[in-house]
Amino acid sequence: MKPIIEIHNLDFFFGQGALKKQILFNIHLTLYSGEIVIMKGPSGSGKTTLLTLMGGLRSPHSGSLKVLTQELVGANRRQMVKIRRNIGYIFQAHNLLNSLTARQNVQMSIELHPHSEKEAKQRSIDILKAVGLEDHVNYYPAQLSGGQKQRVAIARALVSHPKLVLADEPTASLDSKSGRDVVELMQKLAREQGCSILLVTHDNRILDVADRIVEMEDGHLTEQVVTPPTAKGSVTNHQISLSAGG
Ligand SMILES: Nc1ncnc2c1ncn2[C@@H]1O[C@H](COP(=O)(O)OP(=O)(O)OP(=O)(O)O)[C@@H](O)[C@H]1O
Repeated sequence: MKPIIEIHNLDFFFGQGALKKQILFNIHLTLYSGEIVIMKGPSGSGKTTLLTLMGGLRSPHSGSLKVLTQELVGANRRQMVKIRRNIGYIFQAHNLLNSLTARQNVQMSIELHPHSEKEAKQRSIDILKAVGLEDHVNYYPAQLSGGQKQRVAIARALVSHPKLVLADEPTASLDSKSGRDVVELMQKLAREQGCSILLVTHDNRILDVADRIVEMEDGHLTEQVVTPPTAKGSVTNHQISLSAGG
């Protein structure tokens, strides 16, 4: 099983001098190809900070953080930009551009990759169909419900077939049925495309979509199981004990 992310001895600090504050402590985490891993943990524990480091949106300064075999500690701007092209991002606030239709929002993300305009348009329409929005391709975000906007955000994250999807609280603004639909859709598309997902959530109702669950507490990542997804038995036991506790 190929690791998509390998993190060893990662510390992270915000601020400088007297204001310097350690946020992440000695993080170790491996994410394998095709896995869906959920990271849970209290507010302010460091989940988003770790997610942005993994996504190449912030530079790590110590330890080792490899994404698709590229070491991000000490990586230059060009290397960070290159790694970001392999990652799909889904955030709590869908971050759609209000002046663009659903199709244009999705298409924007493939335009970073070399495609003809016609192909980019067709692929955007196809993925919007896959997320059940075939009748809303030309709608603007203001004309869509919260769940529909989050589906557009999923389509946008997955249209370029990224190897890794990082999702920060993708169900936070949704009711329980829409939240469930959204994660099941992410799971289905990820399985079809063979990509890995790391999903940060407080939502205990969606924990069962994960192959593994890791927990952040005060900047420490606990309950981590670095077993590849082939060893499903131990993973399931782990999930049950965590779900019962949470
Ligand atoms: N840009 C920043 N500068 C300084 N401190 C920050 C910055 N961003 C986050 N922090 C601090 O880092 C800690 C971890 O924040 P982070 O957003 O990673 O937590 P989280 O687990 O994602 O929380 P939540 O579940 O509420 O989103 C918090 O104490 C926060 O105040």
